[in-house]
Amino acid sequence: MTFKTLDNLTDLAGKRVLVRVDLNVPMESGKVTDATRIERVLPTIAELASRSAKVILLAHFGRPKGQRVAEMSLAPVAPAVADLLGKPVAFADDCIGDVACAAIAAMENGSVLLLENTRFHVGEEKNDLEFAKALAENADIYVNDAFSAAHRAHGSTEGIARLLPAFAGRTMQAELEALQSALGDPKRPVLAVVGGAKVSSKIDLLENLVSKVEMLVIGGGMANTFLAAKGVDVGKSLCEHDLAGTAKKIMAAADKAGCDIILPVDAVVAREFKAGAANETVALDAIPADAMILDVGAATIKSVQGKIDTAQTLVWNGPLGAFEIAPFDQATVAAAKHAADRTISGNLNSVAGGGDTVAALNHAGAAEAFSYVSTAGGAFLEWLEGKKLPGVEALKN
Ligand SMILES: Nc1ncnc2c1ncn2[C@@H]1O[C@H](COP(=O)(O)OP(=O)(O)O)[C@@H](O)[C@H]1O
Ligand SMILES: O=C(OP(=O)(O)O)[C@H](O)COP(=O)(O)O
Repeated sequence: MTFKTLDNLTDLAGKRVLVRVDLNVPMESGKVTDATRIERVLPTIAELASRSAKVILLAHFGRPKGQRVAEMSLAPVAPAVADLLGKPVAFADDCIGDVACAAIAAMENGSVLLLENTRFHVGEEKNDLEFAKALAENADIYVNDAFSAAHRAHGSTEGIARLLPAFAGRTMQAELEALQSALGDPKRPVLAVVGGAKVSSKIDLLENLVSKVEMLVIGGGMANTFLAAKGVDVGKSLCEHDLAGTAKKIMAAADKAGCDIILPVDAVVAREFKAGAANETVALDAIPADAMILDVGAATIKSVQGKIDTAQTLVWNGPLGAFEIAPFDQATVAAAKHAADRTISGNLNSVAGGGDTVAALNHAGAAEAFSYVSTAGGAFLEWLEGKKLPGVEALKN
C-alpha cells in the first residue's frame, strides 16, 4: 500500500482527528436496521480514542443535494454508534462553521463527536475548495475510513485530503487488502449480479464490467431499465427510460466481449410498495399498466441459481427485488442462500458489497457464509473495473 495508515501516526494526545466514515446505513422509522457499516468503522474510532485523540466523525447520509433535509439528518445515527462503541458520541448540528467549531472546542481528549450530514452543503458534492477548507480548519489530521464512498470526489473524501496530513483508517486498509486477495486474480468464470435502485449512478459501470466478467445477471430496479430498452412495457416500475440508449450500448458491448447478460424472464408485480401488498407473478408481456415490478419471478430465480452453479467467482451488488418488504425479498433470499451453500461446499468464491446488499444478505442469513462482504457497492464495482478511486488516490503520498 502506498498510503500512510494509523501506524504512521505518533503522539495523538489532544489532536483533532477528522475521520471520514460511511454512515449511509439502512434506516426505518429513525432506527438503524443494519449496523454493518457502523461495526466496520469501530476499530478506527476506538483506536484513535484510546490514543487520546479527539475523534470527529464526518459522514454523508442519502442524497439531499445541498439542502437540509430533516429525514437525512445523521442525528439518529449518533446513538447507534455510541451503543456499539460503548461510549458516548456527541452530535453537532452542522459539519462546518460556528456550530462545528464550538462542538469541537468542547471536546475532551479521547471523546467522540459526530458532525451533521456533509451533503447538506452544496460544496461537498462539488468538491469545492472553500468547503474543504471549512472542514479542515477544525482539525489537525484527516483519516479516511470510508472505502464505500471513495469513488466520490467530494469535499470530505478528496478535497480535504489535500489540505491536512491524510491517513487511511483500518477499514479502508482492510477493504483494499481483502478485495485484492479475493478478486485480484479471480477464478473463472466470474458471475456479476447487479441489482438495486441506484440505476443512473451504476449503469455506466456495467459497460466496462462486461469485459471483466463472463456472466452478468441484472435484477432489481436496474433490470427494468434494460427490459424497457428491449421494448417491454414495465408499467409503473422504477425505471429510467432516458437511459435506454445506455442500456442498449451495454448489451452491445456484452455481445462483443462474449459476456452473457441474464435479464429477468418473469416478474412479481404489485400495485403498492408495501409489505404484504397483493401480488402476482407474470410473464414480461403481461405486466399490468398500473402495477410495478418489485421482485423477479420463480423462473428467473431458477435461471440465476443455474448461473451461480456454473460460476467459480461471484461478485454481487444490489438486491434482486425490494427485499425490505416481504414477500418481495424472495428472489434475493433464494439467490443469496444458493450462493452461500455453494461457498460453504467450497465451489464458489463469493464477494458481495453495498449497504443494502449487506443488509439483504444478513436478512437472508447468508452473509456469514460469503467469502467476503464489503461495505462498498459502487466503489467496489469501480475498483473491480480497475478505475482509480479519488478518495484512495488522494491518500497516496
Ligand atoms: N424492482 C425494484 N423496485 C424498486 N426498488 C427496488 C427494486 N429492486 C430493488 N430495489 C431497491 O434497491 C435498494 C437497494 O439498492 P442499492 O442502493 O443500489 O444497493 P446497495 O446499497 O447495496 O448498493 C433497496 O432499497 C431495494 O428495495
Ligand atoms: O451507500 C453507498 O454506496 P452503495 O449504494 O454503492 O453501497 C455510499 O454511501 C455512497 O453513497 P452514494 O452512492 O449516494 O454516493
